[in-house]
Amino acid sequence: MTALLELRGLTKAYPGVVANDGVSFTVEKGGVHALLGENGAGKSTLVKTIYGLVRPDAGTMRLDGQPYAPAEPRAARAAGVAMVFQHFSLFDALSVAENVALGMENPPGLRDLSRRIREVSDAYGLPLDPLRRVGDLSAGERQRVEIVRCLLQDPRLLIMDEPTSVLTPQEVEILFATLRQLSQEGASILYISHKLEEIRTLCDAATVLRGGKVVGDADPRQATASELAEQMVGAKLTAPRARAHEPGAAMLTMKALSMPPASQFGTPLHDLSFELRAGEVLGIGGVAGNGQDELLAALSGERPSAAGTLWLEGRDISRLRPTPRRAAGLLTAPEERLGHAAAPDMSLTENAAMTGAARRGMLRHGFLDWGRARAFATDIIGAFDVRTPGPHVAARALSGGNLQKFVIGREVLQDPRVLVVNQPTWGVDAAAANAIRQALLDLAADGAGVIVISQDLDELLEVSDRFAALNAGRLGAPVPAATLTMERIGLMLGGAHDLKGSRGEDVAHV
Ligand SMILES: Nc1ncnc2c1ncn2[C@@H]1O[C@H](COP(=O)(O)OP(=O)(O)OP(=O)(O)O)[C@@H](O)[C@H]1O
Repeated sequence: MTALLELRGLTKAYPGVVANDGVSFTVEKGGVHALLGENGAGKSTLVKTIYGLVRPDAGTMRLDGQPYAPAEPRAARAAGVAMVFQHFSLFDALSVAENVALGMENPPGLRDLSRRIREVSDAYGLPLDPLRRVGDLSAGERQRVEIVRCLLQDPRLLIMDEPTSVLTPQEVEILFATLRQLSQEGASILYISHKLEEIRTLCDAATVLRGGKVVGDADPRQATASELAEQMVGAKLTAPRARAHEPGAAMLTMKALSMPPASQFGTPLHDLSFELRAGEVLGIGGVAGNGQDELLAALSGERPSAAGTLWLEGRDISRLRPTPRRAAGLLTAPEERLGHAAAPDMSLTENAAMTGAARRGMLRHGFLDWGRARAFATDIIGAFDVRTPGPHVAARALSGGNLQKFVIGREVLQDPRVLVVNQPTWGVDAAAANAIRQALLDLAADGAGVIVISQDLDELLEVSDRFAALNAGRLGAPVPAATLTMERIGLMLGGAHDLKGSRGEDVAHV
């Protein structure tokens, strides 16, 4: 093999952190190269340097033997480097085709572009309608937009930062088929993921970062997932364990809740009922776009439901808005951490106050007690091992996994009666994912009710007492998780998995 990209001594410091410290390694032509490391290890900083978004303080790069130092992403794209981000960079109000055009240097007319989008999405098995409005797409569908946008550029190097966290197992298969096809066509792939089993299936080389430095190479086809994880964190992992406890009184009861979709392309909820008891973790699984976001909005109070459909400890809260629901003890953490769960430009202190003000006693005569807000943010950082210089830092400056730990920690530490989380370990490294799952289990063991909405079926099996499938806006009857196997869950997800999505499009083509 010959080298496509050679990195030598790349270094980048931010105030208080050296994000990359003398990083050197080589990506081969046609290689699928994994970049591994715990949250905050410096993976995103490194790939942003390669994509021209970050200027290194020191070090050099060569692309195909030529000196390579992109001053901006446009220069990187012109050199054949494309990137799909962990946080999508799409405009909600625009269509798929309009969004794709924005990322191109000389976009063709929209009609031509729509045709090319259809061609590429057919060639790579990534179903996408160029005319749909991006605001109405699920996370998995948005990612397809980003990928198709890259594929239209015919890249020599495709960088993917955490691409599978929002995908179903079937969508992951499609993505891997796409990536293998690209690598066979001679393109290289630099792939960041915390999902080590996926790395083992897909990648043929790996570089491990810790604290900004390269700590070693690994052959992902030879190493086990736990060997890779231990190399990343430099310590043995402990799996989360549930403390023995009995389910108690009903905490949250949903009674025949139906809700029209929030937008033309959203998923209506049909006649949802369940009872969540104290001490219980209810896992809700399903393919994204089957009503997860709508269910979360109905629970958080962003979209109140008809009277009598939602009860918290015997009180009808269906019509309550989010703030009184929080005050009553029903807390929620949505999936989209940057923008929905956290305000990117606000400090961690401000973000802590945003949902914690009422329950953590930060309001005095209608004014916020900033000392208390800061102390709360500091508590979260300590308890959830959020790697950051301090609570004054803006949410946007945190690595993805560290922000996720912050968002979950903020709710867990408010002593919820009921906590609802959507994709709680999205983008979180193996050790921190275990810590988050442990915190959810402990919360339940201490008497709260917990609902975990997730596409990660392993995660659901690990934490849930009971499991229910959400499919085309309908919720199946919860069953004890201990009786379940992956195959049985596959069947429960039934319609969703073989495979018509809620909006009738084919979800999988393989
Ligand atoms: N714009 C920035 N300003 C200040 N600090 C930053 C900035 N970007 C990154 N950092 C810091 O640099 C370090 C490396 O972050 P980076 O996002 O590269 O990590 P990562 O390995 O990609 O983590 P994750 O797996 O959580 O996405 C972290 O300590 C992070 O807080």
